Amino acid sequence: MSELSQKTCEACRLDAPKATDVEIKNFLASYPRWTLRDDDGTQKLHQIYNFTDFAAALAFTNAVGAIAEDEGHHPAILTEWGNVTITWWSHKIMGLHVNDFIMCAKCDAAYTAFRTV
Ligand SMILES: C[C@H](O)[C@H](O)[C@H]1CNC2=NC(N)=NC(=O)C2=N1
Repeated sequence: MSELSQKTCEACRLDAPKATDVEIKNFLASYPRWTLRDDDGTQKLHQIYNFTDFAAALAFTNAVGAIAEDEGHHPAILTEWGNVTITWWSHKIMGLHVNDFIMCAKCDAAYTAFRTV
């Protein structure tokens, strides 16, 4: 799972294989700040990032948005004063794909630029 943040997403296809339970387990072991959620049968990856204020949360939101646009793979984002909640899943396959692992890793990499402590 090393260098995930350096990888590029593949085009989302309807027949793309979902991530296996072993792949998900291995990802979570390497990226423990992410949690696995089951949303009405759709597996999703979820993390809350903390910030000093709303302006920093918004800047991180925009950074993630730019990465998502670059990669053509997009999260659900909740931006609040001091927090950004990001949820990843692949809409087309209603589940998790390696693209989602890559994007989680890219979010963690982007966050290091904002970490204040
Ligand atoms: C046409 C467009 O590229 C596709 O709809 C992309 C857009 N971003 C996406 N983002 C996510 N998370 N899942 C998708 O299936 C997806 N599909």
